[in-house]
Amino acid sequence: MNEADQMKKLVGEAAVENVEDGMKVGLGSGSTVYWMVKKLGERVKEGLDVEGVPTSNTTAEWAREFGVPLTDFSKVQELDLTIDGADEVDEQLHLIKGGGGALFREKVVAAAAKELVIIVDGSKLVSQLGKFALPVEVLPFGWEVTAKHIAALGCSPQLRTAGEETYVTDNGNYILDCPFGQIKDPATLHNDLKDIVGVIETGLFIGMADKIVVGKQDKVEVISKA
Ligand SMILES: O=C[C@H](O)[C@H](O)[C@H](O)COP(=O)(O)O
Repeated sequence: MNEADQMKKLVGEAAVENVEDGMKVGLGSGSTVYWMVKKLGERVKEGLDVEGVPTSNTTAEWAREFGVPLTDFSKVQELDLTIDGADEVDEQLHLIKGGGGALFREKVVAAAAKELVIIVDGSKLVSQLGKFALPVEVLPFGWEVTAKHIAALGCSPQLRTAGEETYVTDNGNYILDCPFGQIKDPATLHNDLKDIVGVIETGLFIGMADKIVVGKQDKVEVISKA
């Protein structure tokens, strides 16, 4: 396992310490979350009573593989905790997410949770968001028009592809990766994007994270919301 994967494993496993018996837990998406779901499965085998709501079809598959019981919003509308990854985290704990295309379900699940814990390696901590192109989920119908309106906000949106094909989210939508450069005012940009017809959701998670579990070399640090 390379150093980056070791870091992901370290923080993924550390975050499971936040899970208590009887909790309903939002299960994020991405390669760091993989380790969290695997560890959670081990705790379930040891007797932990927990149910998860997955944020992607891939995470649901991992949960089934590792034996984490799943539930859904038809049965539970409030979660005790969500644990998820991120692509960037700034000093106010605002996030860019959606590198793996799961941002819409991730935001719904995060919004349903009393606490949002984010697991990242130290390279994802930034002073200002925006080096990572902002993922924006859009409706396929008229995406070209939506992209033109997004471009007017100051970037050149790129339609995400998967090999030769257009990438399609679990919701049947497209992702536009939007390189805005340094985002000085994430809340305003998020609102401006949401005002555009055809935009489903943005990868900006403003004021949602409560705790960041960060991997730095061989140790884990926790940053809590001020
Ligand atoms: O859509 C994907 C999610 O927002 C991920 O949590 C994010 O991209 C981080 O993924 P990873 O842990 O693989 O870097």
